[in-house]
Amino acid sequence: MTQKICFTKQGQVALLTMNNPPANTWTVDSLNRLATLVDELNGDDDIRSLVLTGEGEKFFCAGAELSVFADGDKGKAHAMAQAFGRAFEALSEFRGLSVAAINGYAMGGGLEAALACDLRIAAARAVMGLPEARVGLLPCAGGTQLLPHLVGEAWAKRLILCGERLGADQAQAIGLVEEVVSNGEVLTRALALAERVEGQSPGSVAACKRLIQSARRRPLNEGRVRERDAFMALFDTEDQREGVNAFLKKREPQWRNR
Ligand SMILES: C/C=C/C(=O)SCCNC(=O)CCNC(=O)[C@H](O)C(C)(C)COP(=O)(O)OP(=O)(O)OC[C@H]1O[C@@H](n2cnc3c(N)ncnc32)[C@H](O)[C@@H]1OP(=O)(O)O
Repeated sequence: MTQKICFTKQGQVALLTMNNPPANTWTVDSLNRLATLVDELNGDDDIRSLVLTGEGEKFFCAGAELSVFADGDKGKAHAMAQAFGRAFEALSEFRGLSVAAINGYAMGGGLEAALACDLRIAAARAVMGLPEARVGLLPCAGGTQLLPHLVGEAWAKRLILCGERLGADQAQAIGLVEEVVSNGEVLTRALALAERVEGQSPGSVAACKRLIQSARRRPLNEGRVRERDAFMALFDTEDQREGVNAFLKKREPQWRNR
């Protein structure tokens, strides 16, 4: 059976490709596979970052497979909501850098997958939206919680309450994506960005990511204490000495992730 999420290694980058034609929609199976893959990547020291993209040219991902909800079965809806939660929380908490290469439509749970990544690069043809209310649903995979942090409450409400769709340039203008590139370049650009993390200490990257993400939910004074504690914890690692001494000796650091 073809996997709905394909996985390949490109050096130290894991390339995850949503592949469920025609619209790369999410199912419980594909969400569970994503969660499992991310867990495995966390344990693989060769992997420093991941890139998430969609197969084909038209769709990054059009969200949940809507046929699952057609009969109003609450059991199936619950299974899907739980699978979204597990998969996208795992993706948010991936210890390295994650980059969404938005190659086409990113709608509903497709855009929420991109929101669970650290960075978002869009192809010029990409279109983004959270149209769940249009089909009597709501974004249950982080959309109402994460989007306002990125673009502010008013833009989040335009997307979610009004069902507004954004093209790539407008998405960049409001901070939903950091960069727009020509259609054929999006994966190359995302992979190049993902590779940049390889020059950084793995432990520093993981700790900084946790600190940045926890700043959303913690008071500033508490966050500052945690930041200093995390700084001191680096002095229990070999990579801290490696990084500083490599700089002083004018050579490239050899990270050991310990
Ligand atoms: C917690 C998360 C919840 C959710 O994610 S709920 C789902 C939210 N997503 C949506 O509501 C998006 C639904 N899709 C669309 O609105 C449209 O698609 C687009 C605007 C993205 C593209 O429109 P166009 O260019 O006209 O393409 P097309 O003919 O609608 O789509 C091609 C094929 O893909 C199927 N498809 C698209 N999205 C979904 C989906 N989310 N679930 C199931 N099938 C989908 C269509 O039906 C069609 O199929 P066929 O070629 O057999 O007619």
